[in-house]
Amino acid sequence: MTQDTVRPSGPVAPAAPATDWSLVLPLKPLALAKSRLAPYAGPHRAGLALSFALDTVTAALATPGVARVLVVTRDAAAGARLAALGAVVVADEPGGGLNRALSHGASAALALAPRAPLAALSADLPALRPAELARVLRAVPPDGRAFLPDSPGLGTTLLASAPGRPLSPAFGDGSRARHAAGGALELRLAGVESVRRDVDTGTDLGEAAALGLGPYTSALFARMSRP
Ligand SMILES: Nc1nc2c(ncn2[C@@H]2O[C@H](COP(=O)(O)OP(=O)(O)OP(=O)(O)O)[C@@H](O)[C@H]2O)c(=O)[nH]1
Ligand SMILES: C=C(OP(=O)(O)O)C(=O)O
Repeated sequence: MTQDTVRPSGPVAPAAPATDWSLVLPLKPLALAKSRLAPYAGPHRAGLALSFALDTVTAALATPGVARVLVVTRDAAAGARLAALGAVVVADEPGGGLNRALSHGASAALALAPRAPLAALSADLPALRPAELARVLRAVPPDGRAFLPDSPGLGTTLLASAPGRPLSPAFGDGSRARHAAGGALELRLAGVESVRRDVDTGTDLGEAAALGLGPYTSALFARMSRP
């Protein structure tokens, strides 16, 4: 073949999956976190909130394609535990609430890696499996915004944006509808239940346990179950 030869047009190779994801996880002070778990967990409520975050961050850091995990929190003790795992801990802006915290974390992620795709991820996914999170990230279109609904189907566990696109988080009650109305693509994937199973109640925790809990939550769950 010479330089002037017209090459036959073949199938276009799919774009290589991004390998430089920044993930941003929000965590409020453990003394306030997981209030809906209180009737089930009693004195273990704060410990469970920390275990969920430790398991989520451990799995996120082990996920192919993830380059960095940032946690936005003003809880110094929790932040130190998460930093020891390898997370970048970003101090929360006081009083701003969940979405302000996520936007603040997104700015910090962009400062570290301006061209990297970005996703906000719930910090309460104690059954999270790296292979499933990798599948979700690979399904995000390379040029837009996308989200994954939580298991109950009203909320969101992951909201992703391509480089150069604002994240525009709208988490909180009913966030699935808000993220869809805001133009993000809903990811409809089977077999990614560990990324969708956030834990707010004792029933949720039982469902996460059926999927397989990460080591931190598993150990605490076992201690709680002992008579
Ligand atoms: N950094 C930060 N994280 C927050 C803030 N508010 C909520 N979060 C986190 O965002 C996630 C969802 O928050 P919520 O559903 O309000 O709280 P929760 O602790 O999960 O559960 P409940 O107390 O039962 O509502 C959790 O990981 C929280 O820790 C905030 O103001 N700052
Ligand atoms: C914040 C959310 O969920 P939860 O309150 O269940 O943590 C959400 O789904 O946007």
